[in-house]
Amino acid sequence: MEEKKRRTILNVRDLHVLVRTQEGLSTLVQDINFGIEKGKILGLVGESGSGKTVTSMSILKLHDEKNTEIKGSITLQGRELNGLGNSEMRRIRGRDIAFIMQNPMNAFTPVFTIGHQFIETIQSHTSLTKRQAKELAIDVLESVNLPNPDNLLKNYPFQLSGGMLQRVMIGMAACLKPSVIIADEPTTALDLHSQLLVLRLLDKVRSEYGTSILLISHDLGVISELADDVIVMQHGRIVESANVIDLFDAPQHEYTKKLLRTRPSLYSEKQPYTYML
Ligand SMILES: Nc1ncnc2c1ncn2[C@@H]1O[C@H](COP(=O)(O)OP(=O)(O)OP(=O)(O)O)[C@@H](O)[C@H]1O
Repeated sequence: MEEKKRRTILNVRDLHVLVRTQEGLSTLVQDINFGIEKGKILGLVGESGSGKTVTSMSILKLHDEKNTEIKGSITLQGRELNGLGNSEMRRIRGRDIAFIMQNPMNAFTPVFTIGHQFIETIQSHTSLTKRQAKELAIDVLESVNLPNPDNLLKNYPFQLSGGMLQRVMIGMAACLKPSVIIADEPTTALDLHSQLLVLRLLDKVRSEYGTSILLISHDLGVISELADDVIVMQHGRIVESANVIDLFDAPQHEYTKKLLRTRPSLYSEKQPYTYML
């Protein structure tokens, strides 16, 4: 138990998120408890509107501060994040907790080259010179199997496909060796071939760097392939939390059963999708 506690990198306890509306305070998520151990992937599933993004945004403290209240504890390697100021959170985002979003195009500024943005990200979190940062960027792009990294750095975001951009994004996230990556629907906007490449890459990052990953998806195929443990959300609460095999073999909650039933091929075969990673 102590050993497990020690290996838990990100720990969320009694998270409640409230938003101020014209009608008063409204609860978006409540009683959220989970931990992610080093090098593990925790899948977070649930229908649209169940509170997945609200949960991840709370960890990164990306909510509109004026109208949102975050209660509970969020610790990263034992350090409490809830209550930290903006400048400290800015340092943590990217360096300690990286974020990969659904639409990679939104993660890049259209008017700057990939190289400019990649190098700037590296330099803002390290003391590397521009030349060293460029070398690191090239190494990283090679490691995510993108061809001609030197040329690619000169491209603008619109010159790359969604799948390529997402791989650049993962490379950028991984090169600072964060302890946690939050990937919010990282494959949803991609074609099947790119989905496979992106999933393979996330798995590689976890195994090579020991990064812990919070993988948010509504796609149970993606979750079954990558996650070690899964939490299921409905209406802003966690309704089930289990090891991935147990969840697929013997779902306990009615909502989880319903989610699995909406994937008949998964459920009837009683075995997860195989993406042939
Ligand atoms: N700032 C806000 N003000 C009011 N309601 C909000 C705010 N942000 C989120 N919500 C509501 O909170 C609920 C949870 O939203 P959230 O985006 O976390 O769902 P989700 O599970 O990530 O869904 P999706 O898969 O569609 O992204 C939704 O009903 C959403 O409308």
